[in-house]
Amino acid sequence: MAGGKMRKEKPSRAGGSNHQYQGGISFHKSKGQHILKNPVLVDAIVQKSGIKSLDIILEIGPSTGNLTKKLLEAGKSVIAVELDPRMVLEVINKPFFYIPYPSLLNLQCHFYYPFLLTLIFDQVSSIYLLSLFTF
Ligand SMILES: C[S@@+](CC[C@H](N)C(=O)[O-])C[C@H]1O[C@@H](n2cnc3c(N)ncnc32)[C@H](O)[C@@H]1O
Repeated sequence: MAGGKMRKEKPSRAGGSNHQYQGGISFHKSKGQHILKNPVLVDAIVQKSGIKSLDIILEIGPSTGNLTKKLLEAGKSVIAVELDPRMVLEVINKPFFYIPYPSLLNLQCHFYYPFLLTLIFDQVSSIYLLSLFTF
């Protein structure tokens, strides 16, 4: 192109425009996947949420568990519901996490009335919110 600017293509390291590659895992934007990496931000979220030590927390979409760890420190327990099996493995392989159920993916949360903290898009969390409040 004479005299014009060349448009640079961004290299895709994970095989598609819908992927980011961070810390060994490819993230799917279509599933709202991005992680909280700033510990100051994570602390601020937990602090502002007003969680008490006896609260049971429902976390929808823990991803790699950065927030989950802090939620466990602040509350009594965390019920984490995650769509992506790769992320489930990330969380359950962390030493802070104890699983009292055979499968997080099949977990029914109807019997809990937890403090709700949802940090993902409305279209994702609304499925769970509806199932909780129509029970
Ligand atoms: C923005 S990330 C969560 C970030 C995480 N809280 C952190 O501390 O880094 C959103 C997560 O929600 C999950 N997700 C998306 N749709 C979901 C659904 N329908 N049910 C459960 N989890 C879902 C994604 O796989 C992703 O791991």
